[in-house]
Amino acid sequence: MIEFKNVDVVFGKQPERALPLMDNGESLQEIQEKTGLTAAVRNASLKVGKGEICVLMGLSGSGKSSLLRTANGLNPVTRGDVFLETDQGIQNFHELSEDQRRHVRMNRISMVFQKFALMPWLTVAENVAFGLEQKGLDKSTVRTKAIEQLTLVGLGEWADKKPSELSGGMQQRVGLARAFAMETDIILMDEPFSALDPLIRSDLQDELLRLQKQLNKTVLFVSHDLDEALKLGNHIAIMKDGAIVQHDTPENIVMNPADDYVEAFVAHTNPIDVVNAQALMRRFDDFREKQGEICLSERDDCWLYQGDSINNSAIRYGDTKVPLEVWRDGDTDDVNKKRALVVPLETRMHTVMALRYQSGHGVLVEQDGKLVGHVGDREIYHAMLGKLIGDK
Ligand SMILES: Nc1ncnc2c1ncn2[C@@H]1O[C@H](COP(=O)(O)OP(=O)(O)OP(=O)(O)O)[C@@H](O)[C@H]1O
Repeated sequence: MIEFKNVDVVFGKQPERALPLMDNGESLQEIQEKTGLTAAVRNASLKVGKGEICVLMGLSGSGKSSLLRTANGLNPVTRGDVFLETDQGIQNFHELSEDQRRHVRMNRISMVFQKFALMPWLTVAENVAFGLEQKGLDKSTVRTKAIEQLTLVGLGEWADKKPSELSGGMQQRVGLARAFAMETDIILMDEPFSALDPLIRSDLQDELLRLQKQLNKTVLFVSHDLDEALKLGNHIAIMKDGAIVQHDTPENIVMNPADDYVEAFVAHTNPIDVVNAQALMRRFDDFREKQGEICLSERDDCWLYQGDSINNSAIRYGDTKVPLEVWRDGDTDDVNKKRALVVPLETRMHTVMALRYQSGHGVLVEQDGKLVGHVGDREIYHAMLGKLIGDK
C-alpha cells in the first residue's frame, strides 16, 4: 500500500515560500513569476492498494513524475505525507531517518524507468542480480533468483548475454525482471514502455498484467497514453497543473469525466473497449427475489435458480430451463446457444455484448466462482448511452 496525503512539491530555493501562494489559489504561472519557484505538485492525495495498478496520467509537465518520485525520496515533499507499508507497519516515508529510508528503498520499493538503465558491461543476469547483491544475499541465491525472474519474463536463455545483444523490448523486460527480483511490494514505473514501438509495447503491457496476476504488487505507473492507462489501470488518476483532477476507475473516467480537461482526454474512447462486466452488471442485491429465485426480467418471465455451484444453477423462462456455462476466453462466435453464459468481472463490454447476441440470453457475472450479477439489454443500452447502472 502507498498513500499520498495532501502532497505539495515545489522546486527551487526555499520552496516553502510558495505554500501561502498555493493556499491562496494562485496559478503555477503566478507563483513562478512572483517567486521563481516551480510548484510541480499541489495538494495531491492518492491511495494505491495492494494488488492494484494505479496509472498517473496527464499532459507533459502536469506533475506526474514529480509526484511518483516522492514515493521513494527521489523528490522531496515540500508539504504533506507519503505513507508506505513497511516491516514496521505504516510509516511516513519523509519522517524516516536516512538509514531507514535506505532500508525501505532496498526492501519495499523498486522502480522501472523509461530508459532501460542497464549496465552495459554486466551480463543480463548480473544486471538483474545487482540489487540483490546490494541486499547482501549470497552469490548462489542471487544467481538462482535472477534466473528465476528472467525465466518469468521469457528471457531465461539470455541470462549470460550482454544488454547490447538484446532488442529494446527485451531490455525493458530485463528492467521488469530486475524490479520484480527485488521482491518489493511497491513498484514505481515512470513511462516504462514509452520508448518502445507499439507492438512490443502492447506485449509488455500484457506481460505486466500477467505478472501482476501472479505477484500482486502495488504499482504506481506513469503514462502519457490513455489506451495504456485504460488497459493497465485498476484506477487512473488524472493530473493537471500539479493537481489530481480525477481519481477513478477507468470506466468512470470514460463515462463520467470530472471536467472538460478529462473529457478532452477521453473524447475519442469507445466505452465498449473500456467498460467491463463489473461496471456494467446489475448486482443481485438489486433484483426481486421470489421463492429462492431471482427475477432477471419480469417481461420475459426470466428467473435465476442458484444451486450449490454455477454448474448446478440455471435460468428459467416460464417452464423452460436453460443451464449455465462458464465462458472460457475464446471465440465469441462459437457459443453454445442452449446455454446461458457466465463471465468473470473483468470481461470487456464488447465481449459481453457479443456473448449476449450470440447466446440469445443475458450474461451472468461471477466472482470467485459465485454468481454476483447480470447484464441484460437494459444494462447494455444504458452503458451505450453513457450511463452505468451503478451510478444512476
Ligand atoms: N528536479 C526539478 N527541478 C526543477 N523543476 C522540476 C524538476 N523536476 C520537475 N520539474 C518541473 O516540475 C513540473 C512538473 O514536471 P514533471 O516531470 O513532474 O511532469 P510530468 O507530468 O511527469 O511531465 P512529463 O510527462 O513530460 O514527464 C515541470 O514544470 C518541470 O519542469
